[in-house]
Amino acid sequence: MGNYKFILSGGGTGGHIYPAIAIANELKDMYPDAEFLFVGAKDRMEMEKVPQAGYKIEGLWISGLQRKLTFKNMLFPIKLVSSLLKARGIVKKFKPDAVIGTGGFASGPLLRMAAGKDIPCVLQEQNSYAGVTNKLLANKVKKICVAYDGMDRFFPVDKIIKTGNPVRKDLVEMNVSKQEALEFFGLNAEKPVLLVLGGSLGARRVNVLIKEQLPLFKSLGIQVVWQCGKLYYDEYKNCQTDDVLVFDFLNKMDYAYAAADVIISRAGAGSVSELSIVGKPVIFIPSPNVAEDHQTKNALAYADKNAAILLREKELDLNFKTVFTDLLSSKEQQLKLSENIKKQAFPNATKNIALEVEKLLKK
Ligand SMILES: CC(=O)N[C@H]1[C@@H](OP(=O)(O)OP(=O)(O)OC[C@H]2O[C@@H](n3ccc(=O)[nH]c3=O)[C@H](O)[C@@H]2O)O[C@H](CO)[C@@H](O)[C@@H]1O
Repeated sequence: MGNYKFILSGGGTGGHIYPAIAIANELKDMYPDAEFLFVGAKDRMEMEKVPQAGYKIEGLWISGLQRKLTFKNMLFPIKLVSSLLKARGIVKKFKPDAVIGTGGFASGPLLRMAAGKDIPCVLQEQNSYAGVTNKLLANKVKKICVAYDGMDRFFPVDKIIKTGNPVRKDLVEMNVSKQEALEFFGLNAEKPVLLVLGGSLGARRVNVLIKEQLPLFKSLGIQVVWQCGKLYYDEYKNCQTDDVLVFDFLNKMDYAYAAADVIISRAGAGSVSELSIVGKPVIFIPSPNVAEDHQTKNALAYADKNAAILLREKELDLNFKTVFTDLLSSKEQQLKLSENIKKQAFPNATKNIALEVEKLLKK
């Protein structure tokens, strides 16, 4: 058995980056001598998050195609050609044994070039609605690991394997106790903790809601751990008190999940998969601004099974207060939601994806 080399490519948002890191960690456990290289987009989140996770990354000069005719868009063909050339160089030099693409525009040129060189490629699609890059790559790759049923609408049926979404090992294993988590955040064990998650970039409407509801949370005697997002941090950092902790980004999600009694979250695919493993009562407020409204579909699938509460942005003004207060006062509802959301978990997703990659290795 040689020392395998793997390229992982994906990014733009945490939703594409963390699955790639989870798969790399799993492959590393299986092949401790393997070499890894990540390929992302210059200036995007992955350029910071991947090195923090201990992996090397190269950035391509690429961005998504916008619908409007802008200067950025006019650069797109040049960026694409430049990225394809750089991707070809990377593949030629690194000589990967397999390439894994987790979605986002940077993975397009890289997987296109790798597949062209007959290197086995695997895609991982997190959402119930396939991303444009993955759709374009589907015919070039060997396998496509998905988390939802009905993905044959987008991909060749013989390539699809339902594995669930990768979740970072620290979150699957969850070695942090509630007590440790409360101490980590300096929170009071006597008062309930609400965790607010706006997805990897933060969510404007969720932040507006939380600020509005701070008096309610105070009257209910609850503490809030509020991830508002890097873009919004300056606007909300002044809301910080002993009971309201405001973060741009939470680097220790295991502590955040362990501290929480109830959770309000966007319904990005990664968040949904993690929350299923965490198994706590969740109110999803899906982003209505993503392709095909896929976050609402993710959340609806759970709400239909009484595995979470779904509140659409447009009903927040009318219903949030009642729904939240009822949930907080009903241990029974909290327990039911926790039990039901756990049934949606795929704790072995990462392992099963890594095993699919393994089957394609030639040496
Ligand atoms: C606005 C947007 O385009 N959202 C998309 C993006 O979501 P987004 O990038 O928000 O990703 P997900 O909800 O899938 O996952 C968020 C990830 O970021 C991590 N995290 C989040 C906040 C934080 O403070 N710390 C932290 O570590 C979470 O633990 C999780 O692993 O990709 C998802 C997966 O393709 C899609 O379903 C979403 O619709």
